[in-house]
Amino acid sequence: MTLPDCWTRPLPRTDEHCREQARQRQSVLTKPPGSLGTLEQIAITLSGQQATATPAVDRVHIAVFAGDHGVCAEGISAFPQAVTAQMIANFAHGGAAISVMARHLGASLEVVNLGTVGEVPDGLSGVVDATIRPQTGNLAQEPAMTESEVGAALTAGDHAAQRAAEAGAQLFIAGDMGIGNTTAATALACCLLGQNPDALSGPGTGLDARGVCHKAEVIKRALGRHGEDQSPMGALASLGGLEIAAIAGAILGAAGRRIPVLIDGYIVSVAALVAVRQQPELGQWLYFGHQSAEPGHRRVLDALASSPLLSLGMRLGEGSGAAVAVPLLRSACALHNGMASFADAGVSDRS
Ligand SMILES: O=C(O)c1ccc[n+]([C@@H]2O[C@H](COP(=O)([O-])O)[C@@H](O)[C@H]2O)c1
Ligand SMILES: Cc1cc2nc[nH]c2cc1C
Repeated sequence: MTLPDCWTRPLPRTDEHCREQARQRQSVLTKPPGSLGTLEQIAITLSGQQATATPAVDRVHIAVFAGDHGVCAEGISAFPQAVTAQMIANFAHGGAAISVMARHLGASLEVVNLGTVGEVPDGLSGVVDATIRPQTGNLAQEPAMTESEVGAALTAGDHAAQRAAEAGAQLFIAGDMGIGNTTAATALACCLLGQNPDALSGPGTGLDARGVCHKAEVIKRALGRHGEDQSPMGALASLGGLEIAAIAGAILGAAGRRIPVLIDGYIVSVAALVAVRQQPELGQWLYFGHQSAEPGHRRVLDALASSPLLSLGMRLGEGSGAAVAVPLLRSACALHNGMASFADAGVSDRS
């Protein structure tokens, strides 16, 4: 099995000197210390991550990872599997929410197709074909993937991070598209956090209460089959998804190339949880864009000791909840780089 370096190689450290300089600059800007709240922390953290006195997130790279899920055979989604492939075409044609947000932000957007049941037309602009298999195994009955398939998906994610680095990205966003992937994400989260599926299962694209109960029962079967193995690789192979594994590889690959990552909603956060379990230092490179309406997200965010920037009741995926938070990071940079100091502006500091 071939695993990308990002899975095992220690991550770089952030630059403590630049971080300290940024902290000192924040303390002399014309405002009561701390009055810009989280925006101050963002500017300080970005300075350390980017090893610069002038942090910026002008160049944003968004990679949406798509894959289908065999567990759809259990009737766990409100939508048909065909939507995954159809949405890939919609991303490419510019009509999806993330397509609009990418244009709005001036961000580059690519779609990485790890494998869909529906056919994706050849030659769609911005779509990378990284097909591993048409869909995962039905995780209620069999492992979702082999470890070598997980390795291939991690590598596809790492390659997306490499393209982001080559494009000079200052911020990386991973998005997900995969009908049925809230079931896989919940199975993974329950496995890694030792939680009961009744506590974490939610409506996904729109199940009713009965549908959510059925989904929790399907996840219980999967966890019973899987057993006690809480290793990131074991959990990903048994309970994960092609796109979830690729996202874990992409996040690790971005951090490994010193690119901070803005995490999206429930599915991307679960991929981040897997990646953090593999490389605990990864947490230093992550921001969390929003808290999804999917009920399990809060528990996953708590396990990652993270505070989301926004809570808008969104539950779309695609990277959309990260994209809407980009203007906050840009505001943090503009304030940090552009404000006058007390000395420069002739404003009296506190006595
Ligand atoms: O990101 C989220 O928080 C989120 C929450 C619920 C659903 N989704 C999206 O909806 C799809 C999965 O929903 P489901 O019900 O088919 O498991 C998948 O394409 C996700 O991107 C995404
Ligand atoms: C239409 C549609 C768009 C999506 N985008 C991400 N997940 C999705 C699920 C559906 C059903």
